[in-house]
Amino acid sequence: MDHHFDLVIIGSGSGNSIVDGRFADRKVAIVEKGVGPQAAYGGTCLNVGCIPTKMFVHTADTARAPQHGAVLGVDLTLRGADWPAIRDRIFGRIDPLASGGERYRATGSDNVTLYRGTARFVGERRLAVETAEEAVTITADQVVVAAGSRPVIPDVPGLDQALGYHTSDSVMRMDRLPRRMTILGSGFIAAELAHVFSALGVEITVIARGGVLLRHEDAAVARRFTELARERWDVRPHRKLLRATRDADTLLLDLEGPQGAETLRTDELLVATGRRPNSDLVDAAAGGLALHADGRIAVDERQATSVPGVWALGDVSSPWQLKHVANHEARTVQHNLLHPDDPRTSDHRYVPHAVFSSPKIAAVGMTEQEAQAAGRDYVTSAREYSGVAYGWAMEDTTSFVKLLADPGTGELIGAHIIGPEAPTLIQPLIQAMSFGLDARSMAKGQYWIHPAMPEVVENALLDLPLG
Ligand SMILES: Cc1cc2nc3c(=O)[nH]c(=O)nc-3n(C[C@H](O)[C@H](O)[C@H](O)COP(=O)(O)OP(=O)(O)OC[C@H]3O[C@@H](n4cnc5c(N)ncnc54)[C@H](O)[C@@H]3O)c2cc1C
Ligand SMILES: NC(=O)c1ccc[n+]([C@@H]2O[C@H](COP(=O)([O-])OP(=O)(O)OC[C@H]3O[C@@H](n4cnc5c(N)ncnc54)[C@H](O)[C@@H]3O)[C@@H](O)[C@H]2O)c1
Repeated sequence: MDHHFDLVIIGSGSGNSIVDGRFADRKVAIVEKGVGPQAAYGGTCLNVGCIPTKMFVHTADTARAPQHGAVLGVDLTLRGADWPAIRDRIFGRIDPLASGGERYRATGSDNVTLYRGTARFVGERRLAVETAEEAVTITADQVVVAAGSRPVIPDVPGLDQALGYHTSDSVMRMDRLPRRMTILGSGFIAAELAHVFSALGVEITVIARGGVLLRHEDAAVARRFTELARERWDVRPHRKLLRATRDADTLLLDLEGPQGAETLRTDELLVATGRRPNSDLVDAAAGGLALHADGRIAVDERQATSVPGVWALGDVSSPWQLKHVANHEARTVQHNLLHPDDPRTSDHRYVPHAVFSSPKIAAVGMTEQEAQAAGRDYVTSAREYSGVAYGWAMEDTTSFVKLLADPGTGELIGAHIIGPEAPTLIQPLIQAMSFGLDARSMAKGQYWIHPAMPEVVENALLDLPLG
């Protein structure tokens, strides 16, 4: 028998937040298959993404205190990192949130039905849902596809489940820390988890396809990050993984690089080579949904798909695989479900991001290479943390702020920060860009607390060669 609902939501990550008291008069279904080794409720960010990684990053930053202390003349010693205690503290906080969220959805409101299983489109606004207990067909007036993304596993001989590699889904729950870990990929996850595991005592090797890590950052930032990474990790640029094999507890990775073939021996392999949208898992094509070439569900600025009554948000449709973007798009969808006569659009003008590694990175707007490629007129400035008093206090020698602005209007078009507190320092620049505050007014129209770190932002603003 078919079950009909006013609204079906596929995915309990950002999709979960849509249904609140304002939907009390609608019959709602949420379908969730579960993420990570425990098939948890609540999506990527909570269970296997932003939240646990940042809890580990803070722990790693703390474990690195002796290195910084030595620079300042403070003699600290790291006597050890108790991995099971760290892991269990972090997931001891997260897992109850996931199960509590699930319990609330399963029993908390009469109008909401939770299906714990996989949903696949079998027609327009028609879904086959398979749970452990039953297979049902559900139809709905409105469907929200908030199905997220999953790790991509490159097609490398030997790299299959039997080899026993990790992804970000599993690596944070390892039983014990290995002596050596190799990370395939040099993007966000590689940068963050290399910091986490190396700070806790693991020898890290990073296999990068290109010449720098984090190659999508502004070139000056990527270069600085790579120089610093090479001091901590065995970074192998311009490498291709040809084959993976196992010899008892050791993994053998055959690489090809500028010096020819080499074999790397390691204890654990973390594959961090990007994430693909889950549009195939929901069989979006069978639902009539138009897709981009990379598998993302195509949406307009209201988050509407090509099928009337079907909406999509977050990693399954967005070019930005970021939680603040998924949350923003979920709010757009929520509004448009509640107010069909007064639709709202998502604002993707200034999407910022941060990489929580060591050093930290934050950016918004165009990189210099993007401005050049777009033929955009720009002026630029860069200021080292070491040029302001708080940078002296930290004995910082490697961090900087780089800005790009329009020479005519003084409008900021890009901001890039590498160094301590970068994700916090960048927020006033995001605010200025979002609200159209030009660089001169921003620099001169307010007090900047002395001697605080944002003075480096003030100085970079003042340095922009504007008329
Ligand atoms: C290790 C890591 C660290 C990250 N750190 C950050 C960070 O610091 N900051 C940041 O902004 N972003 C970060 N991200 C990205 C962020 O987690 C995602 O952009 C965000 O969680 C996407 O939300 P979503 O709602 O689109 O998808 P998800 O949260 O993934 O939710 C989708 C849900 O749909 C379910 N699902 C999928 N297909 C089906 C189906 N057919 N039937 C039923 N259910 C289905 C999935 O099980 C999942 O629970 C990180 C990601 C990772 C992997
Ligand atoms: N702080 C944050 O906001 C944060 C943190 C982690 C993840 N994320 C999100 O999750 C997404 C996924 O993270 P990620 O690090 O897996 O992806 P990524 O896109 O940041 O990096 C992927 C890396 O894998 C490399 N790569 C791709 N295919 C490869 C192959 N076949 N062999 C070798 N290398 C290959 C790429 O060159 C790149 O270095 C990110 O794009 C980001 O949007 C965000």
